[in-house]
Amino acid sequence: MTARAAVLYGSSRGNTRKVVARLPEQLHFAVDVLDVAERPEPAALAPYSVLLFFASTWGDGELQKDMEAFLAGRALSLQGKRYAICELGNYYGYDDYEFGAMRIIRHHLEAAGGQELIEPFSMDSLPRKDWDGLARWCALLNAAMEPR
Ligand SMILES: Cc1cc2nc3c(=O)[nH]c(=O)nc-3n(C[C@H](O)[C@H](O)[C@H](O)COP(=O)(O)O)c2cc1C
Repeated sequence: MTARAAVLYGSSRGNTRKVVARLPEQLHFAVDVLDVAERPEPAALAPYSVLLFFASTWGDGELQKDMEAFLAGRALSLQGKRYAICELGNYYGYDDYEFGAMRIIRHHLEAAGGQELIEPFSMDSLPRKDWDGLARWCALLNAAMEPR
């Protein structure tokens, strides 16, 4: 049986939303999609054993504001759940190939007792989106979700 999965995303100008919209054509398993700007209750996560987080980096290495409010504003318990993180940002103008959002999300998810399913993906999204990189990461997700 395949684990039930949810996508939680935070997007300020719609880029992350566009990435999430492409997931059904990339993933071999079904996902329910939740925009954290709609402030889902922690109980909404109960049916899912796998959570996929997508959010952008703002400020200077800061987490997108709706995702920040979602993760910081409530006590999440992710015991027995696995997660994977895709952060959006831009390589150009920044020294690092990690943008910042991922580390903040990971900090919260680790503290909540979740287990990472696969390595995170830092998706270059400005000025162009790294769709090839997204496809490679989704292939890793598909493999990790294969029933054993
Ligand atoms: C004002 C501003 C600040 C940004 N700060 C960062 C940053 O610190 N690090 C980074 O990697 N990307 C940064 N970005 C790039 C955004 O993460 C990128 O444009 C992303 O696709 C936005 O996604 P969203 O529309 O879903 O929020 C910034 C973009 C803007 C417009």
